[in-house]
Amino acid sequence: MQGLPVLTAAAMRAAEQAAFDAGVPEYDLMERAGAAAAEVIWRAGGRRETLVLCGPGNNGGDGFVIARLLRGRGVPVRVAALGESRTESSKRARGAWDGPVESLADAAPAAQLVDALFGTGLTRGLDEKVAGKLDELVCRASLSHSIDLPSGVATDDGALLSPVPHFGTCIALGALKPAHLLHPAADRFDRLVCADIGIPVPSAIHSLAVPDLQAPEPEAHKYTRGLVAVIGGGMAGASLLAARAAAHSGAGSIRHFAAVVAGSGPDAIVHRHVVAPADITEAVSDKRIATVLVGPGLGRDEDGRARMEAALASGHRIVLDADALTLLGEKGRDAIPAGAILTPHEGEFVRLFGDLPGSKIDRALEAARLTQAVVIYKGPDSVIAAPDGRAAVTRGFSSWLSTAGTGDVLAGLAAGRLAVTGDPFRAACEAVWLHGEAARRAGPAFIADDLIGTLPAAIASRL
Ligand SMILES: NC(=O)C1=CN([C@@H]2O[C@H](COP(=O)(O)OP(=O)(O)OC[C@H]3O[C@@H](n4cnc5c(N)ncnc54)[C@H](O)[C@@H]3O)[C@@H](O)[C@H]2O)[C@H](O)CC1
Ligand SMILES: [K+]
Repeated sequence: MQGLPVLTAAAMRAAEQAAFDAGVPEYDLMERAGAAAAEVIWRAGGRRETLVLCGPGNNGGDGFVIARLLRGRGVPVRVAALGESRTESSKRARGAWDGPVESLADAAPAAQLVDALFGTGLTRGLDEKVAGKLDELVCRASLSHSIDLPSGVATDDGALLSPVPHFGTCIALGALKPAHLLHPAADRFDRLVCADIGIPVPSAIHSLAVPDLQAPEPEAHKYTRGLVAVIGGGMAGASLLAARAAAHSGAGSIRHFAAVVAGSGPDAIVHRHVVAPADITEAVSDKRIATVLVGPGLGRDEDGRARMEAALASGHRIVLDADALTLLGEKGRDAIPAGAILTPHEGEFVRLFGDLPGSKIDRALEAARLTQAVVIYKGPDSVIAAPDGRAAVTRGFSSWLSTAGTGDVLAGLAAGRLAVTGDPFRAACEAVWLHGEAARRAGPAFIADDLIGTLPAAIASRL
């Protein structure tokens, strides 16, 4: 199952051009976009007194169409424009609006505010006065909607080119853009809606889909469902947390090899007190192991390095997290086996890959290409990138995930789903979604251990 297509500004223009080349009149797309957005606004705001702000480009053209259609439904609508309309379509849409057009600078607040100032054509930050006026009008409105993108965000990487108000709704037109999912832009609205404008929008990048999970087959047993070996080090709490997450991921059996075993953890996890790295080699030599996880609680000393190398040498599918990524940053990426899953946060990513150009999506895809591994590039937004150019992007589930140990839980989930599916990209996507859904179900102020408790319900919701 795939999420919604994510297109850059250029890719969106190419998709629109392909529609024009196929005979769709340019102005048709603007009417379709305006109608789709007007429907969303109407359902949210009914007949609230509405002010539509129209910019000089086609985003503004959408705004004129929206204003005309809302007025046609009996909504008291005012329009304020930022200068003249510069494109053929927006001039035509302005002409079809036969009401007054106020100047933006003098526009009085309204209960419902529609921002159709700028969309994918924004090339620089808004003029300070314009940004200030937009902020004032959004703050004074009880409902606010941004058309295609909040005015002021950079379409392709989610940067803020000028201060951007916080909107209630963002209505993406035709397809999602990176700025809908990448922070800080993705944090400038609560609800995200994607309005279909009836044109093909091909893309290798999608929003993270809600996964379809399967219960085990009747004849399944603990090895067919996947045996996960979690290799810890001196800080066993982290690897135990990862092991517990793997145990609740749908995998069939978990072994936890650590030099220090903190507490005992659930009896379902087989703990082996393994101190010497050479013993790790023997422990992971079991051919029934489906995936190995190394990193949480590993330690960055010689002992940790030796344990990681034993894991890498095992030949099993592998998830590399936390300290393992730091050690690989020192040791060199070429030790990363193809088909691995890497789970770097920002700092680990830069240590492993340096300062790559482009958006977070571009960087994750380049890292996947360089390593031939699947990369979960974590953060308030997460990008899951595959070596073949596919990527799944999520704007994030809960800011409460910024607490110790949640990375260990995600790593355990990735190892577990890899053991179940055998498919690194699918496993990474399922793990990120389950991690976020478990957090959503845990409510505010949870600790990482609480996520273990809400995982079964998160899985049940997708069976
Ligand atoms: N292409 C189509 O048929 C459809 C497009 N859709 C909508 O159109 C916008 C993209 O429109 P575009 O004209 O390319 O750009 P914008 O309307 O976003 O505005 C760019 C416009 O403004 C000037 N400009 C850029 N930055 C600034 C600034 N900081 N201050 C002032 N002026 C600025 C720039 O020179 C252009 O003139 C897309 O988002 C959709 O909303 C329809 O949805 C579908 C049909
Ligand atoms: K806008």
